[in-house]
Amino acid sequence: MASVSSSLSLCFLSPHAQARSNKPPRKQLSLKKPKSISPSPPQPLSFVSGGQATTYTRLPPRDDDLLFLSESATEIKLSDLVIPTHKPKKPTFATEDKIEDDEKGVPAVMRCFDRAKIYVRSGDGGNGVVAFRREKFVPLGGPSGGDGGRGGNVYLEVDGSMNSLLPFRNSIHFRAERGSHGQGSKMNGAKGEDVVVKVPPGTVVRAAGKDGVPGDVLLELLHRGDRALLLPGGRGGRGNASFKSGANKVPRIAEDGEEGPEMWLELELKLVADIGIVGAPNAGKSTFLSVISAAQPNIANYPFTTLLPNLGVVSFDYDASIVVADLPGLLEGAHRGFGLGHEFLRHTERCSALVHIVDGSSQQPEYEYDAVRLELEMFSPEIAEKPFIVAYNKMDLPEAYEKWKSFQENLRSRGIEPFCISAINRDGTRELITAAYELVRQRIEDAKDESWREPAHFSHVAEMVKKQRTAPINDFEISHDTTSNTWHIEGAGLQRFVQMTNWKYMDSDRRFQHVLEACGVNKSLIKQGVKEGDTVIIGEMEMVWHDSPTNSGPNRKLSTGSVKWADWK
Ligand SMILES: Nc1nc2c(ncn2[C@@H]2O[C@H](COP(=O)(O)OP(=O)(O)OP(=O)(O)O)[C@@H](O)[C@H]2O)c(=O)[nH]1
Ligand SMILES: [Mg+2]
Repeated sequence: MASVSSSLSLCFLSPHAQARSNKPPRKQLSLKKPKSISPSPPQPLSFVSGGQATTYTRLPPRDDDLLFLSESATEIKLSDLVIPTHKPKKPTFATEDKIEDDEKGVPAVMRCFDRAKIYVRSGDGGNGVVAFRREKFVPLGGPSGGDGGRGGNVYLEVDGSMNSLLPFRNSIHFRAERGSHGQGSKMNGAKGEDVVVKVPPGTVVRAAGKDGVPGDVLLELLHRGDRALLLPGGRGGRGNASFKSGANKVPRIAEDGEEGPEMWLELELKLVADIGIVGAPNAGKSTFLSVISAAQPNIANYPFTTLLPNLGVVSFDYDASIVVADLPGLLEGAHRGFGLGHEFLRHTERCSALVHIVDGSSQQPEYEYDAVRLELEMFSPEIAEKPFIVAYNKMDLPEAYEKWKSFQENLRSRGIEPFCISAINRDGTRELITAAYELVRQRIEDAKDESWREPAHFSHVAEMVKKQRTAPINDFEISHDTTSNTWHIEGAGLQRFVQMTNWKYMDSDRRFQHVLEACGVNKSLIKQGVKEGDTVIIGEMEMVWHDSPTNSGPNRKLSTGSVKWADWK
């Protein structure tokens, strides 16, 4: 028997490790800034070091993070790193009952940081009631049963104070309240309370996927204040006062409230940053962020100090400010799941420009540069095509200083003009961030010239639900299972009608038969050869077809005298 589903449940088809004590040498070399490498700073810009900052909730470095570091080694070499392998990732969700094997080693806080799976359900409508006016001196008071209240809606709203999806670790079910039932004296039920699910800016909302295939993107909530009506609550059932007509002045019928739709959603956070800082582990990315903004990321002399992205706001004068994201370090083979940085690269998808920090003290800075570029390209050609600036860091260290010239020449031969900085001494950092800001500004100006884009349309999911609800009752399909002599009638309008029918009232059965007759179900069944005793299933209802020998032809009808609920498959 084919499975029978509720008419209103939504289905969208559709280390090289330097010892910690190995501090940078005291001997400080003055940083030479060749004219050619300092970009000519854009005219009126002045950089105000340390703007406001938002720093992500993040894990402190743990000793386990160092387990894979070779203690005897003194230099980071990308290829030498022994990093726990994460198999090519499938989008997995911490809220899933079963956590994938390859995710087991990843602390929960990281699994939940930028992905979550939640369940939302709007409120059912309240039931209508059958009641009659009983008053002294009013002998025939008439029907007075009120309608049920509408169920609460589900909204998604951007909360600017949130910066991760971590709150969804604890609560994943969001149900709006059901509408109150109607009462006598024509009192309608109250509307159910709405539920507002708060998400951080930059959240992409998808319908939950199946078998590892991500679902359709429903919404992109990018900015503070963005609010979307996702699931409208169910309609309240009508009370008998609403059924009064000239033909039936004493209706003994009321409807049940309409069920609120439900669905599982997958949330994905993509940081809304203007600039992304990328580079190999330990290159000095977090140090750079800490000197250009007020962000206070953890900085330490071992790879993968940064486990989750950090955000900093860099302020320039005349009200200009940009958001800079410091990402976990990238390793050679990251696209195959080595290290952590790859997990977070998608956060650069929305950046206007990248700052690529190269550790000048590494054995082969050019090789490190190439390896990280390659990883970016492997991850996404779109990200690799973003404008970027290369910054050669740790110029205060003699070994970095020595290799600078050859690095500069190597990159120049490819048409790239690298910067040299000492993040720790704040040398060259101002020029670097100013140049990065110029790239962002340029990008914004280019975007202005691009054709106008339609503003985000936030109510299309709710409209889809409404459309499904208003499906005409005579739009149905009949299928026949010959082995069990069962007829399945599928049609959103008809199924909704069945769901809202309250069988305990006397007139419900009559109205039901009348509707089946009027919308052509009986006629179509007879045409297709329905026989005495056959089972007919509409929505959750299972009925038996009776041919009355005395009433042949169109008078033959479905018996609801033996109503029983269909089994859920
Ligand atoms: N001598 C010197 N050391 C630096 C400089 N910048 C960063 N460091 C040091 O390099 C080490 C790594 O710095 P981080 O800023 O944590 O590097 P990161 O790129 O964020 O590292 P991960 O987050 O692990 O990928 C720290 O010990 C810093 O003090 C610099 O300009 N000169
Ligand atoms: Mg870091």
